[in-house]
Amino acid sequence: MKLSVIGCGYLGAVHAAAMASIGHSVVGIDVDADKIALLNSGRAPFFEPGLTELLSEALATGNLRFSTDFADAAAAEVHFVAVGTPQSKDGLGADLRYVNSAVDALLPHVAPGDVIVGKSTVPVGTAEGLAERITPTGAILAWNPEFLREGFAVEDTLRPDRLVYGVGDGAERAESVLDGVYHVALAADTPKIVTGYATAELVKVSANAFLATKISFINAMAEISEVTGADVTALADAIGMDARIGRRFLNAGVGFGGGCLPKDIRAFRARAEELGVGRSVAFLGEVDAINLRRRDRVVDLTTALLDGDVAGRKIAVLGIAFKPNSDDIRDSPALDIASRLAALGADVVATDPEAIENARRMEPDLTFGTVEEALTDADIVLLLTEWKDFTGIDPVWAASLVKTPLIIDGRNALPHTQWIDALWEYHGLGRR
Ligand SMILES: NC(=O)c1ccc[n+]([C@@H]2O[C@H](COP(=O)([O-])OP(=O)(O)OC[C@H]3O[C@@H](n4cnc5c(N)ncnc54)[C@H](O)[C@@H]3O)[C@@H](O)[C@H]2O)c1
Ligand SMILES: O=c1ccn([C@@H]2O[C@H](COP(=O)(O)OP(=O)(O)O[C@H]3O[C@H](CO)[C@@H](O)[C@H](O)[C@H]3O)[C@@H](O)[C@H]2O)c(=O)[nH]1
Repeated sequence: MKLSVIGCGYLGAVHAAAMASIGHSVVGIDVDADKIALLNSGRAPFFEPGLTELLSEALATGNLRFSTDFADAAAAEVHFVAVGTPQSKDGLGADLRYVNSAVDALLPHVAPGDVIVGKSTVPVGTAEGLAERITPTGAILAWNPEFLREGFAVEDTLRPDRLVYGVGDGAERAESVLDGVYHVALAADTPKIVTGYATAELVKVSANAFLATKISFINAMAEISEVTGADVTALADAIGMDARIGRRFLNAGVGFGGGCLPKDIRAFRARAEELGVGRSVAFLGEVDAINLRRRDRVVDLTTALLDGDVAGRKIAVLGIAFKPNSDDIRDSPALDIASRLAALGADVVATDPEAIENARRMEPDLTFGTVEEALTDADIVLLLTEWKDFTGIDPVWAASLVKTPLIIDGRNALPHTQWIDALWEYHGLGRR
């Protein structure tokens, strides 16, 4: 099938390459000419395991190309909209200007019977409004939310847990076209839910709200553990053994960040307020607050461990990305903590296997270096993103570099007994 993918960021670039790899003819379109040039040369504009290989293979088959010209979408019969929906500058709600401008630019190039597929995460009700604009062209709108995780984006796109199709007018055609797009996943018995626009939009934001709530729940237990001497990791293991609860997403630490969970729970709250049902998801305000308190906790603990003043003290920050296997620094707890400590006068040296370039653009005043540069003469070490490169550090070697063997494990991810045996003063979060 012939597809266009509008917006070639984290979601769109992976989607375009993955769809081309299963035999579709795909053009990826973005307004960012630099990004398009990189993608056309087979280089990913961000770090995502497996993406470079997938891109080069797909480009070599001739099934994939990238363009800044919306007219190139005219040859396609299915058009995915995968542009960003960031938090508005002036409130909690989603900024839909990119979705609206992408649809405006696309519409002159669609033909009757084409299917426009929304993939971006949007407030409930967005699709209904877009459908009114699309219907006069004879094209059909479907909403097909995406659940991929950064770091596993290729795998998640090729082998999703489930497919959700939100359909309205032209439902039969939309479903059969999407079945054709996802023929490989469907042949592998991937479950499919066909529903209306509102449900499809809500499935996406409620899934992220649930995940965020699970993380904040365990971080609330970490707060309680900290004052009672309990160990939140043992607690998570124990409650996670109940199959109804499950152990995944119960890792306490500096909390969630990234380009999705934080902005999606805020946008959900804002939309619910608009709909007059703000109370139904008011708890997400607490989920957000618990999450942000974890960052305060690390700043406060660091200050306390450095005798009440971080000014002039060297702090090694291990990890800048919002999670391992990604160079994404959007709303990263690690970068936020590093910047706040630097603003308090600390001599912060931060390191990350992939995110330094992005972080330097956002925080030009922060100092970045190698692991060795960060650790050398440090008064305290903060592990804030649990990359294997960091969790595998030899504590004896690290102790030989620092000024004081004092560490906060902000992800409860280190083999702490090894660090304690190597004579480190170890502090987990909510962990003894
Ligand atoms: N990143 C993820 O893991 C992920 C997963 C699932 C869903 N989502 C959702 O997917 C959407 C995109 O997220 P992302 O992380 O890829 O964002 P991103 O910021 O990485 O990418 C957005 C892209 O859209 C492009 N763009 C903006 N306006 C455009 C226009 N008018 N025409 C064409 N291109 C335009 C930008 O240049 C950019 O390359 C968001 O709604 C997000 O919530 C993201
Ligand atoms: O037990 C846990 C699990 C995760 N996190 C943090 O939570 C954040 C989000 O992690 P994750 O969900 O793995 O990353 P994303 O790539 O942002 O993926 C989420 O957001 C995407 C965009 O909407 C969705 O598609 C995915 O299904 C959803 O998991 C990161 O900062 C993690 O460090 C924790 O603190 N504790």
